[in-house]
Amino acid sequence: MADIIIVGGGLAGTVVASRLHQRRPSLLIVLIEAGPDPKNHDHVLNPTEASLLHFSDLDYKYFTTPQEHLDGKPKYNCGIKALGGGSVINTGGWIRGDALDYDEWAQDVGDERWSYNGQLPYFKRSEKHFDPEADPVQHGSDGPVHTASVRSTGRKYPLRDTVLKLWSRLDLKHNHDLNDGRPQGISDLVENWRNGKRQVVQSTYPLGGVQVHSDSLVQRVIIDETKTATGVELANDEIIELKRGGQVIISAGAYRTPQVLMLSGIGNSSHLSEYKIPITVDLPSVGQNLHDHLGHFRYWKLRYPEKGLALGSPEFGGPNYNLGGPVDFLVRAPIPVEPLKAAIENDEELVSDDHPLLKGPRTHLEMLLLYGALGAEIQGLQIPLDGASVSTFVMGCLPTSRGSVTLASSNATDAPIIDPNYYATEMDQHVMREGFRMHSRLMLETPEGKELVQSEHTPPGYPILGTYASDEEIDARIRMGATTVFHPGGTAAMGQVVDNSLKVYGITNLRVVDASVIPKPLAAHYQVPVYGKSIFESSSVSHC
Ligand SMILES: Cc1cc2nc3c(=O)[nH]c(=O)nc-3n(C[C@H](O)[C@H](O)[C@H](O)COP(=O)(O)OP(=O)(O)OC[C@H]3O[C@@H](n4cnc5c(N)ncnc54)[C@H](O)[C@@H]3O)c2cc1C
Repeated sequence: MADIIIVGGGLAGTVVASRLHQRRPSLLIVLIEAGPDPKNHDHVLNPTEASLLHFSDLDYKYFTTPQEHLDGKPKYNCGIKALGGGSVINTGGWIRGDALDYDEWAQDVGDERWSYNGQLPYFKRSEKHFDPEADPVQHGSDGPVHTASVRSTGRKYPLRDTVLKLWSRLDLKHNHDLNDGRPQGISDLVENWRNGKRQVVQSTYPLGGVQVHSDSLVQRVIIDETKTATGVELANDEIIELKRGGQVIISAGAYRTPQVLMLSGIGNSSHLSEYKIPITVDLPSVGQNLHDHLGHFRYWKLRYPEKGLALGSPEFGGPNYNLGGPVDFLVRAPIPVEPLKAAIENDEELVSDDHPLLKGPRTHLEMLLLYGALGAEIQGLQIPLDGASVSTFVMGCLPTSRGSVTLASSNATDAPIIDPNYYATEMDQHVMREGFRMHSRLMLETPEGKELVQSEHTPPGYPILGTYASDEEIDARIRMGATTVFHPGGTAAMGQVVDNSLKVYGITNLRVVDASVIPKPLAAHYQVPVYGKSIFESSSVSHC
């Protein structure tokens, strides 16, 4: 019998298991992961091979429902089925986000522990940050996850100075620290590559002393008549029981956590009845409120490809180039308030000037310029990786579109139905158009852009769009080419499905710890908040 059962050995589940064991070695902690231990998998350790993991045997290979606002097409969504979860494939962007977003979260749930300052000790505890220019008050120096900015790795890309000038045309300041809670401006990208290698979560939060069951899919949490979790049932009918007073923690990620909850009878009663699942708690918010970041790439043909400016050119190489991705800066920006307000008014009635998305100003856009043209086939483009092209990327940081995860069957072996409802609101469309227009201006109209690029590679049948392109023309490009940035969250949201201590409403001894509890989008990449929250939570569970 276990003291603690953790469902899902991904990023959150592994951190929680490892830390609980460190803090309370006498506890019998059982970590159950649907996929294998990927330690011998060919493409895991080298982050530059992450693309080879897509559609591999480690990928759940999710497809969304046809997306009404993205030309009616289903969109591919990766989910990793392996010990380590998303840490096995993610690109290592270490992007904490904007303090204002965490503060709004704390305000919404009335609990300062979820504010930026409330989470800061846990952010710091996760990291060992290498950057003499970063603010030491904001950073950890002895945590397990090694993080470093581009500059501090010593790599100097040939386009660094030009690209800095290019981004400066947006009147943004050059930040010395991307992760100090005030990320607006042009900052060196920070990554958690260590000596050019991936740090899968189980290498930084080791699982020695934890009983790990890999290749084991949980079908449901067993809940007794007093509405107390007493164990779990696996898809192969095996049962793992919990000691009296123990805890089940669900960390199955934003797509599968709501599935496990619903299969355990926790969810919208009429939806559960469709699949003849006995109702334990009628909690209609389970699986609702799905949010995700949507991003869009544009591809640019370089004017002087012979100069070795991009990936694929034999001349593109230099000291420490293997220590991170081919990019210098991450740019985070607000957008003008009045047009934003008008866009929000399209979606919501009565938008006051102190609407949370207008205040701050909030970080609405993330952008970068990548020294290479990767992933262009999604837009029907065939661009050789020959050093002759670069790409720009834009992401809407605080989308208001919300989707859902629902059951496709009563069987955990079947993927749930994922409907992110991308690009549904005028607000989301407006933000992405703003970013798109910024890139048109930078690349086609500034001296640096003109010097850098000869033209845009446009998807077949789509014209080059300058700064005067109409909303409709831009929307058409984005609807066709936009992709997930792999940050699903919100499907077991704090305040709706779990309380401020991550306990599932209506059930004793059952918690959720993973990206699904994030109530609203953050202008972050989600490994950082998930690390922070998991460390926070393992501290509080171990006191129980
Ligand atoms: C391609 C890609 C690139 C990314 N890039 C970045 C990046 O650069 N920076 C960044 O910050 N974030 C990035 N992310 C996001 C980040 O990795 C995730 O936010 C993070 O992994 C979420 O952690 P989690 O614990 O919520 O879920 P996961 O890490 O997905 O873990 C969930 C685990 O639960 C297991 N599981 C599910 N159902 C069951 C069940 N029924 N029984 C047993 N086990 C189950 C799964 O197999 C999985 O291992 C990326 C993600 C992807 C997919």
